[in-house]
Parts: sequence; structure tokens; C-alpha cells
Amino acid sequence: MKQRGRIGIIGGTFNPIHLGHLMIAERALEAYELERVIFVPAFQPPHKHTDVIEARYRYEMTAAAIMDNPKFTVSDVELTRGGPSYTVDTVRHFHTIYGEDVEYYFIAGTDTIQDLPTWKHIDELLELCHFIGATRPDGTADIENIIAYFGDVGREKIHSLVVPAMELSATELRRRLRTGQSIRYMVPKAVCTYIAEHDIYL
Ligand SMILES: Nc1ncnc2c1ncn2[C@@H]1O[C@H](COP(=O)(O)OP(=O)(O)OP(=O)(O)O)[C@@H](O)[C@H]1O
Ligand SMILES: O=C(O)c1ccc[n+]([C@@H]2O[C@H](COP(=O)([O-])O)[C@@H](O)[C@H]2O)c1
Repeated sequence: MKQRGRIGIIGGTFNPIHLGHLMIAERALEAYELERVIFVPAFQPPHKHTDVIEARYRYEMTAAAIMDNPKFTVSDVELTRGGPSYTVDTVRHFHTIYGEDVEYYFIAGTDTIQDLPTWKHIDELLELCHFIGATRPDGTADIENIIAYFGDVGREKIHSLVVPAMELSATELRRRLRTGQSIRYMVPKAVCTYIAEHDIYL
């Protein structure tokens, strides 16, 4: 039987995108032999309601961040769709575009994986894609409870990936920017330049 191609998807608010996101995408690509990873900035992240800048800026920063990696691409599907950015709608969209010969791996931090039981149409979503939970140094590294919660499907579809601990978050970056501190070496140079040129995070 022909082996199905594998595509990674990393969804996020990317407010702003940082080296933690890029590192987990690269590690997932390598560990799961993904052909490429699609970065999908959320238009309206379902679980985040405050302190989110306009989607266009977050999309453009993401495009700038991945520019030098031919295996990384960015999709505007959630911006175009508008409304709350439910992952099930996004993965359905990719299934429609690329057909059934592709397996999808949604890449996330373990903090995100902890919330999976509350996601829209999670049972359908677990049929449509795998999840890779990259360890995050915030006490949410153990996702065994979530894997067990979903039983056989959880054991088949949710995977834990140990990655180097990077104590980086967009929250911390926004805090640093607002207090005039440096974010150099925490985001790609192109993202530093973009933020400086667009006067965002004032
Ligand atoms: N340092 C990190 N290590 C591992 N995973 C991360 C890291 N930073 C973010 N992620 C994961 O990347 C995905 C997208 O993250 P998101 O855009 O919400 O960034 P964030 O840094 O968590 O943002 P914020 O601090 O605003 O909540 C999430 O699944 C998150 O868990
Ligand atoms: O589909 C859902 O119900 C759902 C609920 C919470 C988060 N998500 C997705 O998970 C990704 C990470 O979300 P966040 O809020 O940590 O940036 C992003 O792509 C969100 O759209 C999706």
C-alpha cells in the first residue's frame, strides 16, 4: 500500500511568532518525517480574547519569520474565513484541498493539548488529524492524562514530543516590548524589524 504523505500544521495566535514556535515546528518535521509545515495564524483564537493585535500584522510577521525555510509555509485560511478560528474547520479545508492521500499532524505545545477536550468537534478532529504535543516548560508537559482521556483514539492520534525547553512566550515578548526591553534573539531578525517598522505593541 502506498504510504500517505504527511503534512504538519501549526496553528497559533503568533502574537508575535517567536523561536519557540519555529523550534517545535522544526523538531516535529524531523521526528515525524513531515514533508512541510503550514503555519496558520488564527483570525480569532477561540480561547484568547484579550490583548490580541490585528490578524494582518500577525500573519505578516509569521510570513517574515518563515521566509528562509523552504519547508515552512504560511496559510491565510483562518483570516479569509473570519469568525472564531476553529481547528476542525481548518483541517477540513486542507483535506478538501489536498485530498485523502495526506495525513495531518497538528503541532502544539502541551498546554494547548491539555485543553483538547473542550475543542469544537474534537471527536471528528481526532479522525481528521494527529496531534503532536511539544513539551513546554510550564508544568503542562505531562499529556498522558489527555491521551488516556481519549482512550484508544488518544493512544493512536496524540503524540508527545520532547523538545529543548525554551522559556519563551508571546506574553513575555509583549511585556518586554511595552517596557522598552530587547526581544533580539527571541524572535527572528525579520520579526524584530517588522515590529520596529510597524509601531505595534506600544
Ligand atoms: N516556548 C514554547 N515551547 C513549546 N511550545 C510552545 C512555546 N511557545 C508556544 N508554544 C506552542 O505554540 C502554539 C501557538 O502558541 P501561541 O501563538 O499561543 O504562543 P504563546 O507564546 O503560547 O502565546 P501567549 O503567551 O500569548 O499565550 C501553542 O500550542 C503553544 O503551546
Ligand atoms: O478548535 C478549537 O476549538 C480550538 C480551541 C482553542 C485553540 N484552538 C487552536 O489552537 C491553536 C493554538 O491556540 P492559542 O490560543 O494557544 O494560540 C490555534 O490554532 C487555535 O485556533 C482551537
